[in-house]
Order: sequence, then C-alpha cells, then structure tokens
Amino acid sequence: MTELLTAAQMRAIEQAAIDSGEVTGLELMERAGQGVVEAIFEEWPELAGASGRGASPSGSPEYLDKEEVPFRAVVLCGPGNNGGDGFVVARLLHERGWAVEVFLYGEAEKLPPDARVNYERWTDLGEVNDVSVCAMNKGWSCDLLIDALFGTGTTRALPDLGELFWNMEDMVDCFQVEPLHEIGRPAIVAIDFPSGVCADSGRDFPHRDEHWRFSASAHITVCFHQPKLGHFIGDAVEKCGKVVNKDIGLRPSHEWRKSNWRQICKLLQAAHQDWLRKLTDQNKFGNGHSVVLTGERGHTGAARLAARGALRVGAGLVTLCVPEDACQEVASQVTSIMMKTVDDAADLSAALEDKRINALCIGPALGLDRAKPLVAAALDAGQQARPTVLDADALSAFADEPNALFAMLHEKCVLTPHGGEFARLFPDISEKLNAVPTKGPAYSKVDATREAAKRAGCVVLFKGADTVIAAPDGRCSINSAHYERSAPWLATAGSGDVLAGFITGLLARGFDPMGAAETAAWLHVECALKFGPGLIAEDIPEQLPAVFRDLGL
Ligand SMILES: NC(=O)C1=CN([C@@H]2O[C@H](COP(=O)(O)OP(=O)(O)OC[C@H]3O[C@@H](n4cnc5c(N)ncnc54)[C@H](O)[C@@H]3O)[C@@H](O)[C@H]2O)[C@@H](O)CC1
Ligand SMILES: [K+]
Repeated sequence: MTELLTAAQMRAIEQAAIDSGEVTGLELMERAGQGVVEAIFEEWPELAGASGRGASPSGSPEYLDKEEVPFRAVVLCGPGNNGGDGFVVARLLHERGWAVEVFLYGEAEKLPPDARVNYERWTDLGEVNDVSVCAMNKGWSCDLLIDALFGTGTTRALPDLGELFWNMEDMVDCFQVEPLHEIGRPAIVAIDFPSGVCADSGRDFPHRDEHWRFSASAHITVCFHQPKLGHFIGDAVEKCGKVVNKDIGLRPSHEWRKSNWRQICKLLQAAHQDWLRKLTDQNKFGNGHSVVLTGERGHTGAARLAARGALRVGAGLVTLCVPEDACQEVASQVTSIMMKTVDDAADLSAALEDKRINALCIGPALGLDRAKPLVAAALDAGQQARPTVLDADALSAFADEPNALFAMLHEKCVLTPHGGEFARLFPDISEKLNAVPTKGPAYSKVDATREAAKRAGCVVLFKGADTVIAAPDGRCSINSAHYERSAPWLATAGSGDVLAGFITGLLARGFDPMGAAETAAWLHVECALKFGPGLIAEDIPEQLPAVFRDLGL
C-alpha cells in the first residue's frame, strides 16, 4: 500500500528531516538529481551508453572516443527547488560526457539557497540562457529534455510557457525510441511533476489563451520519497507518461506524521488476500446472502450483472428481487441465482424480514419511478441497518431532494455514483470540482469525495478511471486505472453494475463498507486487465476465478 502525499505533507517531511539534522536540503537535492539520472538510464538503457557512448565508468567526459558524438540534453530549470534538481541533473549528465544546455525561467539571484548553490556549481561547467530563447523550439535536436521548471510548488497559471508546453505535448506524441537521437525529438523527463500541474489535485490552471497548453507533458515523471495525490487524479494522469518514484533516503512518512495533518490518502495496489480467502468450515450461509433488486420487464439485465458479480466474488447465496411481470424474463436467464417476486415497497419490506439477508444492492436499471419507495423500504429504520449498495437510479431518483436520501442513509451504506449521479446528489460539490481552478492547491476529486462521504454519512465511491473512495471519517483511497493499470475497455455498458455487485457480495461476506468498496474496485480493474481488449460487462465476473488464482486464494 502506497500513501499519497500532498505537497504540504512532503514539505513538512523534508523540513522535519532537515531540522532533525539527519540530512541537509542540499543533500536531498543531490539525491533527487541522482534519482532522476538513475530513472532515465533504467527507462532508456541505450542512453546509459550500452554502446559506450557517454557512459564513462570513471564519470569522465574524456572517456569518449574522439569520433564519438556525445548524447545531448536540454535542461529547463525553474525559479524554485525543482529548478535546483535540474541543475544537479545537468551537472551529473555533464560528468558522464553529455553535451548539456541549460535554460532558466526566472532570475538566478532570486533562486532559493540550495537551488542557488547548484546553479553556481553548474555555471562552473556551462552556460545558462533564458528559457525564452528555446520556448519556440520545435525540433530540439537533443536526446533528452528535462523539465525542471516547476514541481510541487505550482500554484497558478504559467501562460508564458503555454507554447513550450504545446511543443512538448507534440514531442511526446511523436516520440519514437529508436533511433532516439536521429529523429531530433527527445525523450522528455519531468522532475516531480510535469510543470504546471497542481501536486494536490493533478489539475492544471487554464488561462485566457486557449490556444496553448496549460502544463507540460512527459514520457516519464520522476518523483521522490512517495508519489503525490496529483500523480493519480486530474489532468496529470494524461501528462506524466509514467510515474517513477525514487527513494531519497527519508525515513517512512508515518515517522514524521503530525497530528494536524489531513488524513492520508492511499493508492490501492493489492487486494486483502486473507480476507478474500474462504474458510473451509463455512457453509453457503456463512458466506452471506446478497439481494439485488431488478427493474421491470425489459430492464433486468443490469441487476443480473450485479447478481452474477456478487455470486462470483463469493457471496454464499444471491437472490434477485423481481417484479411479477419480469419473472419469466429473469428465470430464463439465471441458474445458480435465486429469485423472489417483489413488486413494491411492501413486498421488499416483507422479503427483508429474513435476517439472513445481509447485503443489498439497489439501483441498477431499477426505474426512477419505483426507486424512491423501494430505497425507503430498503433503508427503513425499522429494519436492521443492513449493508446496502446504492447505485444508478437509487441515486438519481433523489436529484430533487438529496437530503431526503442522506437522512435515510446509515454507516453501512455505500454510494457508487459516476460523475453525472455525483452531480445530481452533490451539485454544489460538483460545481466546485468543475470550476476552472485559478490557484493551488486546487479542489480535487479526493476533496470532493471526502466532502460527499461526510455529508452522506457513508462510504462514497466516485467512479472513473481514477476512482476515489472515501469514508465519512476522512479515510480515502484511489483506485487508479492509469499507467500500467490502464483499462479503457472497462468503460462499457454494465461495467458499473458488476462493480456494485462485487461490493454487495463482499459486504455479504462480512467486509466492512470501506474494505468492500476498495477491494471490489481493485478486483474490477484486475478482471479487465486479465481479459484485455474486447471486454464486455458479462466477461468481468468471469475473470474473477483467474484473478483469485493469481492471488493464491
Ligand atoms: N525541499 C526540498 O528539500 C526538496 C525539494 N525538491 C524539489 O523541490 C520542488 C519543490 O520546490 P519549490 O517548493 O521551490 O517549488 P517549485 O520549484 O515547484 O516552484 C518554485 C516556486 O515558484 C513559485 N510559483 C508557483 N507558480 C508560479 C507561477 N505560475 N509563476 C511563477 N512562479 C510560480 C512558487 O512560489 C514556488 O515556490 C519539488 O518538486 C522537488 O523537485 C527535491 O530537491 C527534494 C528535496
Ligand atoms: K517539473
């Protein structure tokens, strides 16, 4: 499990380490620069000089044979410590025999102390020109372009760099690894963040000039100590290319944690194998009984997908509650899933008298007209507070009075809105999230989901390729389907219904609401990755056996 930090938390950790006397800021900057160079050679071993070019074991430029042409790097340095990292990288590449050009955005006299020291060290080796000299450059005729303009300090728009960013995006699109140096388009490496991206929200800061870009683009982004929130949400996921984290020798974050910190958000990277394993001495009732409500005739597919998901994820029994007129339709489609006739709220209340039903899924294609009374019956205070997933129509039906829904919800509920449903239930929060950010830290999807969970009083899973899950007490996690977990085929009809079913099945098995939502979201992406292209919703539950086998269950 990786904890994702905010820029302020990262600054606090660095400052605490420096104040403790364990390390100096200058040492951290040197390690950051070394980490970047290391990451570059790991990503592109050919740049490390497997052929001998520029890869002096002694670190000496004289190592190059006379006829050899050195690799060329352009390093763009900004006015803060990100720029300081850039000067370190420039020096380290120069020491390896590279031809390095350095450009500065800002004034050398105003650089912060550590960055200034590294600026001075560089000026003993080479020139520094103003970044405006190269901003128009479209060819770059270099092998490597280092973006050390802004890192975690980006707090506002950078309109004068828009054209540069536009050219960088173009270069990322056109980049071919082989032959790297012959096509005149470099590999682009962002230090900490592609410049212009807000570290807490992953968002960039648009400005009046719509023509140019608002942030840089990179093939790889090298961050330090731990990734930040902004690497996994917002615009940044399209800009970072690939996120590589490098250790800079700081002790684990929890050792520096302050009581006044906002709670940490974690990145989901694995399932809880122990929780998913079934106990050998349990019968089907021991693994819980899930109930899923279907829509009316012709609208039962979504609930059937959810039920299949609940069954495959391990619920002992799954029952579909079906209106009379849809029974034949459903009966012809299901085998291991049971059925019960439920036409209205009274029928549902009666069905829920069975205390062995320990998880409920309500909403997929339920029908807006039927949803309100059925949701009220499902959440009836007279009933036991039963783990309940509310999705789709169960959310949209309350667009005109979200507070009526919030008043009925309890701590065992999980809401699973996509962007549209989220906006219907939390219009003010959605408005904040969609407003054009003007200064950092910008309001993020993590902020929005946390606020929504607090208001609803239950877990909220805000869907997307960056799914954010939050509990009312501030616990939060991101299930990323970006970078190496990119799963574009998951954006398919019925995929969300299967996710709701996974959560319901895990709730029936005894997972707590946060754990069920996290594990279901993670498994959902794993299933898509396992299947690959061509995935449709029906395929998702069918991948679970293979995913479970890989987990060693
Ligand atoms: N503090 C440390 O000890 C370390 C910092 N490191 C590097 O330092 C970076 C953070 O450094 P800084 O806090 O100096 O921030 P940046 O270097 O990201 O930004 C520099 C400064 O520019 C200003 N700024 C923000 N938006 C601007 C705009 N639109 N136009 C003009 N100026 C703007 C801000 O006041 C900010 O402080 C990290 O991303 C990382 O690369 C690493 O060297 C590791 C160690
Ligand atoms: K940068």
